Amino acid sequence: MRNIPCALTIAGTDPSGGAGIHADLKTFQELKTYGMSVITSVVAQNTTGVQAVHHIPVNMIEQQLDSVISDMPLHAFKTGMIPTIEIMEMLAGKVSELDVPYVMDPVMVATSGDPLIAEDARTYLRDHLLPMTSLVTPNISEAEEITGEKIETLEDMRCAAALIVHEFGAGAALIKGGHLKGDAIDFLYDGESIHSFSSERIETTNTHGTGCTYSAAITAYLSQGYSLGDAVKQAKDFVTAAIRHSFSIGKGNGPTNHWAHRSEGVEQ
Ligand SMILES: Nc1ncnc2c1ncn2[C@@H]1O[C@H](COP(=O)(O)OP(=O)(O)O)[C@@H](O)[C@H]1O
Ligand SMILES: Cc1ncc(COP(=O)(O)O)c(N)n1
Repeated sequence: MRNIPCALTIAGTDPSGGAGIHADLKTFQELKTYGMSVITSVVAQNTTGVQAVHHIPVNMIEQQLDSVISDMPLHAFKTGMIPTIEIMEMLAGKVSELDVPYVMDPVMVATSGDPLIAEDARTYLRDHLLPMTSLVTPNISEAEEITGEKIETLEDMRCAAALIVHEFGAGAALIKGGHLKGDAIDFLYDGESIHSFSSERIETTNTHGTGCTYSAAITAYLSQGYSLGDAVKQAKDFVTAAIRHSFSIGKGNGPTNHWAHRSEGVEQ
């Protein structure tokens, strides 16, 4: 393991602390990874939904990114909410210069159903940023949006993962099964084979920020030098513990518990 693994998140905010930049930095910290952040959008949101968004001007996002990469070591990074095509265009230019693992959480809609990125930006994300990723981590509806195919079964998930790599050019694809019925099964396709990561379904509505937390944990483990398969395996344990011991706070979908892994013995 490196002395100080350094990871960056490029994402939007959540003042209620459960998703976005906040979930990412909490996760990096829990996994003993030095966390850095570039904010794309200030989002007024909480467990019940999104109340307002204010996107940061593209040149200010670029300057934040330059401040990080001109000075700090970087071993892996992730993107979450990238709200507009203009911001995606700028990031596409910058990301191509970063020679470290890139994990994309293709955030489109919040758990509450509120849209987080512009409608036309979905296609741009798929066509221009997706091919630069080491890994993309769509949930079922995001995978449907990317592939244009309906996903209803585990076999559909496996097919979507392969399609996202071979047809759309992602380095690898992890399709998350949190929104299907039965066990919570995710499929990773790394360009060669399919791997599954499974946990029992936990009966809870506290799922605000699960996708952010999962992709941040994968990014943290990649920054520590773990292989993709090992990073996903450990991140799955981390997010499962975070959901199992999630907090029933707020009036809507409560947040996950980022320190739950401490008592569940997840490797760090
Ligand atoms: N109720 C649940 N019980 C156990 N694991 C879950 C549950 N809901 C989601 N997960 C897991 O949490 C992770 C995030 O998945 P998902 O909720 O599908 O993503 P997103 O937050 O992007 O919608 C995945 O590993 C998924 O399998
Ligand atoms: C700024 C921001 N980014 C992402 C999400 C999605 O959260 P989830 O992990 O619940 O899908 C969110 N609600 N807010």
